[in-house]
Amino acid sequence: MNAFRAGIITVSDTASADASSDRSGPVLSEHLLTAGFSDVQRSVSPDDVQSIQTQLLRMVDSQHVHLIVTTGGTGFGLRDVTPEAVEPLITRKTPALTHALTNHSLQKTPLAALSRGITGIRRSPSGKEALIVCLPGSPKAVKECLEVLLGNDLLKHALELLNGGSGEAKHKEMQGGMHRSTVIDTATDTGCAHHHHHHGGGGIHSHSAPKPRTTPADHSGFRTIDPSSGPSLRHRTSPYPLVDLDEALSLIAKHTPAPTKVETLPLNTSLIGHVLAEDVSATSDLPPGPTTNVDGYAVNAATTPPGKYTVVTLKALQSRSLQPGEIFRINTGQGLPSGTDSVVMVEDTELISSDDASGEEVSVKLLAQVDPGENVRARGSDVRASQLVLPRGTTISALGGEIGTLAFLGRSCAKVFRKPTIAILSTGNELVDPTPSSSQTKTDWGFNVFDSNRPGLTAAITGLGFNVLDLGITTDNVDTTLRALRTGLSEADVVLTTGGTSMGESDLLKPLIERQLAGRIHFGRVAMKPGKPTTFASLNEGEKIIFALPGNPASALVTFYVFVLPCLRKLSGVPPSVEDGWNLPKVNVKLSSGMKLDPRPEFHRVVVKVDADGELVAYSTGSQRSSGMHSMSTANALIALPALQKDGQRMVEKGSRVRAILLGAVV
Ligand SMILES: Nc1nc2c(c(=O)[nH]1)N[C@H]1C(S)=C(S)[C@@H](COP(=O)(O)OP(=O)(O)OC[C@H]3O[C@@H](n4cnc5c(N)ncnc54)[C@H](O)[C@@H]3O)O[C@H]1N2
Ligand code: MOO
Ligand SMILES: [Mg+2]
Repeated sequence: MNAFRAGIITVSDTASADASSDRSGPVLSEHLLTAGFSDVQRSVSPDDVQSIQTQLLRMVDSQHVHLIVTTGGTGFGLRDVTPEAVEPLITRKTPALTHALTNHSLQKTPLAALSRGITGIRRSPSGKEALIVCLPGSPKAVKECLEVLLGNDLLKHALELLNGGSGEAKHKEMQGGMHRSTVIDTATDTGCAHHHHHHGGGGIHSHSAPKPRTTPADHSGFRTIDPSSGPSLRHRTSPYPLVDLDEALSLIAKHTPAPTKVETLPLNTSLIGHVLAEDVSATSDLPPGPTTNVDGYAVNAATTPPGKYTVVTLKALQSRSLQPGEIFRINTGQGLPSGTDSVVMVEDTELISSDDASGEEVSVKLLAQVDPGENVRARGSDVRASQLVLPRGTTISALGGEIGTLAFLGRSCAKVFRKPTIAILSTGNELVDPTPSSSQTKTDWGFNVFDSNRPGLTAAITGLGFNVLDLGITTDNVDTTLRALRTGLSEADVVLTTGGTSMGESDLLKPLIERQLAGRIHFGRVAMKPGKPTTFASLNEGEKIIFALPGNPASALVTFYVFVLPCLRKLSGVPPSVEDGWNLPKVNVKLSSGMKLDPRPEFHRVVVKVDADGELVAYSTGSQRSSGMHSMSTANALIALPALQKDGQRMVEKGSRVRAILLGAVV
């Protein structure tokens, strides 16, 4: 068993207040170490769903332990929530294992029927599998259950199978012996009897599917209703508070992590869109010596008044300095030869004579007097050695300035933050893919709708330089949606879904994120139009991020720019601006037509153009219904209109000057 690592979570309000009162944790730890686990770590959690889940996910998804044993919180007491915390995190059920333990307990005491322990397998987003066993809280019960698990190498065999072993050896060993019922062998195992402890429960019992919960305030701690419960049990008012835009944006900023992964990329267009993860400084002075700024004649200003001079060649100056009476022909950017300190422009000279054979100048008349240093770039006057030129946090744009500067400094590569990958999933029974490669037609929804969100979002994200993982379309079905979400979570940094966020029967996203993926929903509704049901959640303290965007096409694309893009900017390493953090910049524009106010603060889609006076003018894209994607066609900005107030102004007049959020370039 020394290839495996285990984690123990003692679930108890008492032990979490005073760790020395935890008696089961040490028993478990001692037994698992004796059984040969290479590492056994322990933690204590209060009887609280969120806390149990956080600790379990840390051990399984981040630290990749192979076995989790919890002890406590499995009884009928009101505070006993371990099964409710663990069940949503289980990706494959193990009813027989639960059964084996239950069966054994029941032989000790019929009271074991009152315990609610479960077991299961969790596959982490990165594909690692862990076995989870929830045991009762008393040390005696724990010991007895461990004998069942360890006594027949059951645990060892299970962990080997979960970690890629074939299990052949074990099956051979057990051939013919199966009837002996190794697991439920009462002769050798004392089993999990019912034991009283402060949770009032013990033993293991095969009831692994908790009943649908019908109120948002039930002790599960979830706000959402189990999606398998019937329509009549669904919420009739959303359990999510309507947060305002600024609060939503600050929650995104708060729960989006700064990047940690850095990569080195060669000096080419692959750098575009990346953010520098290093300070780039000059390694030497540029120019490396005094250099002429103009085409003309290098001279020693003090000894060269206007008059006739002999033009010397470069060859002559290789072995000696320029002498009085001599000048040297030089071109812009060339280094000054020794003995010279300034340059007379060619326009201020006349040719006197030249060599007939070679065409070279022999003698030239200077018409102007120059000062020392005139027309010369001093050494290091463009950049000095060790001068910081491109600070960490600089975005390498497609405008050329940054890549050009890297090359100017002689850099062949640069250290940048790894860009996030964004998985995109469209959800909806009604959706069909409009591309010719897909010939699906569906009839079970009344009529079909072309999936416009995925192509629109893919274009926006790709255009911004991020990587897209296309998860396709899924129907409004728990299993297929979950499978797609898990794929996205294991392969991408951010998962974007559209549809299924509101109050409909098939609106699954919020409950799946909360209940099946143990995500934390930071907000589930925003006071805005379009985009009211926009949902932002994170998993594992921000290791993964999910945005469940509304299905209406204009809502999906508007909320992408308003909410997702600031998150992607922070994830990519963009430093926050003083005015707007990671949010998009705002500019002042003049309205070309009046705009009606809505009871919700509205983002009116506009095209911002420059008028003849150089002023920015905003033109509405027309109908602003959320169901029409075309209100985003040609739009490069959003006007944030305030909500209509009772007895307040009904519209913003034509010619008003308002703020616009810029989505793209003004052309
Ligand atoms: N009772 C209530 N109903 C609705 C509310 C509400 O507060 N109470 N909010 C409305 C608002 S606002 C919006 S926005 C939508 C959000 O809907 P969902 O996110 O649940 O999305 P669906 O119900 O799945 O679809 C809505 C609409 O969008 C079309 N759609 C979905 N996906 C796509 C796609 N990929 N491409 C094109 N069109 C798509 C779908 O066919 C529906 O017509 O809820 C309101 N309801
Ligand atoms: O908020 Mo919804 O996006 O208006 O249609
Ligand atoms: Mg809906």
